[in-house]
Amino acid sequence: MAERHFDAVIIGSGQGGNPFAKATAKHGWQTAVIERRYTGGTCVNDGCTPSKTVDASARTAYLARRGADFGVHTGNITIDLEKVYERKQAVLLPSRNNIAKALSTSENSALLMGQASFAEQQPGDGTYRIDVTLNDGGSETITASRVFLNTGERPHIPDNVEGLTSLPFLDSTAMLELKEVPERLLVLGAGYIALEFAQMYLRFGSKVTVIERGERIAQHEDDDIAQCLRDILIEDGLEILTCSAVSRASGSAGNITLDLVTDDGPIVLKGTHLLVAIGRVPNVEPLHLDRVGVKQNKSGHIEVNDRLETSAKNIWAMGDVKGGPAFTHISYDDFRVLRNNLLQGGNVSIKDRLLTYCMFTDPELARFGLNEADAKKQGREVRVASIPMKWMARALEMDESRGMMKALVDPETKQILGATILGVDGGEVAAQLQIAMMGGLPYTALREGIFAHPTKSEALNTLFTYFRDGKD
Ligand SMILES: Cc1cc2nc3c(=O)[nH]c(=O)nc-3n(C[C@H](O)[C@H](O)[C@H](O)COP(=O)(O)OP(=O)(O)OC[C@H]3O[C@@H](n4cnc5c(N)ncnc54)[C@H](O)[C@@H]3O)c2cc1C
Ligand SMILES: NC(=O)c1ccc[n+]([C@@H]2O[C@H](COP(=O)([O-])OP(=O)(O)OC[C@H]3O[C@@H](n4cnc5c(N)ncnc54)[C@H](O)[C@@H]3O)[C@@H](O)[C@H]2O)c1
Repeated sequence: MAERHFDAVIIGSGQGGNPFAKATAKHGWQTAVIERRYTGGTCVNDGCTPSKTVDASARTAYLARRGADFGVHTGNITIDLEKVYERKQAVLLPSRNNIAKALSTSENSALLMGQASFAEQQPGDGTYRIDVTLNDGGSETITASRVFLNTGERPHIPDNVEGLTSLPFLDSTAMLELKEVPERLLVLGAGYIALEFAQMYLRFGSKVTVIERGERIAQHEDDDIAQCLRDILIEDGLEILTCSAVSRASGSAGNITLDLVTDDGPIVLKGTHLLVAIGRVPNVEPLHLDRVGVKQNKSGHIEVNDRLETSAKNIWAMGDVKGGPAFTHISYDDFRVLRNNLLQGGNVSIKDRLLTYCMFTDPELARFGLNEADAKKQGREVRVASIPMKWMARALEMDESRGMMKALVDPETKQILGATILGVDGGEVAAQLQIAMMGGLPYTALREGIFAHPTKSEALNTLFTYFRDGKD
């Protein structure tokens, strides 16, 4: 059979690739998406959607347990993880299926379910040959004028922890498939994945210990924010061990032992389950990037320039596989950059784009732009406004007043430079500040603005009344 030729081939049905495929097909390019597992990639199937759906169950359990504090009495709280799982599947499956339907039935669009590799023999005329090992058997070789790599990342499993790989440990994907609440969960790492899952399972009733080799949890955040989050999690019952490295893992399913080296000497920890959440590595190996001259950096991520071009002509990379901040909205923004440059005659880049994210602990930890640690590193003079969440009327009324708000402004221009909100609906409050920053509003406009009482936004009046330097 003659090799099918496409104007654009997107490898990986990720957060940038799917909308980009839709755009290229609409533009009239014959487009193929190759996906080896599930359409929608990590976010839809193993990441944001399922984890935040399961988290909604965990928060419901938390609020139900706190009912009596509000004068609402419920019975004994029990967790049906099978039902939690069903609910999660019911939320994610429509997304997965709708993406598959759109990719396979739209004009100029094809979906190939299988694993892609660059073929050993390349045409050498500026186009590329790609072998696809199809999931339902057989293979197909196609050619492409342009290739977009959107293959994402997978959990990093360390090879320097003796005994780990012979244990039945869990990663973030396996955590989302659990049908029974672990009695005693050990969590390796204290970043986004570790902390989100640790709190979720604490709320489902597990006893949970987080083991972090660094000096503190949430390492990307300012010290005061990380400390405040630590206090909240400890208050909830989480055990946190920092400066702790696992030297050996042993045992069997339901009976896991970790030998730790800590600043206070060796510790032995026992658990029924172990979650390994210590970062993620790029999905690149099956692609055979060497066959087409696509360069990788030291961590294995694909090297791109500010326009997402790789070292090979007519091959671009988008999303987590290119390294840097690994978030759905970043991959989606990569789509915007490629659409703008390749389909709309634009010339935009990923340089200096505003970084924003939200860690979905409860309370949420949301941040955009500069924090104090960044400002210090840059030697930049800033003013810092900060208040505890206890000063937000709405948070008090809801009895969800743990956390703090913090914003950095330029002393001369009064422009907002960044903010971190650790508090109830922190992601939404941070987004309001971010919009003010995007619109170039000085902080005084928020301090003097009239917001409905008692909304969470109203606390922005208060926030910009309390600068650390004591000045107005
Ligand atoms: C538990 C968890 C929670 C998360 N929560 C959030 C959150 O709340 N907010 C947020 O912004 N981000 C979150 N993230 C991160 C977010 O999921 C990723 O940043 C995002 O999905 C990256 O998308 P991507 O476009 O790079 O590719 P991905 O979504 O990772 O998709 C890549 C796809 O490529 C496929 N693939 C790989 N190699 C091949 C090949 N050779 N051939 C064919 N197909 C291939 C894979 O099967 C996969 O489907 C979370 C991640 C995890 C793990
Ligand atoms: N809400 C969100 O936006 C969200 C949620 C989940 C995941 N994500 C994305 O997924 C990425 C991966 O998340 P993650 O939590 O796996 O990684 P991470 O990089 O956020 O955190 C990893 C942590 O593990 C620690 N660590 C590394 N090796 C260790 C070891 N051997 N022993 C103990 N601790 C060790 C690191 O010091 C770090 O604190 C994130 O960077 C983020 O981009 C985002």
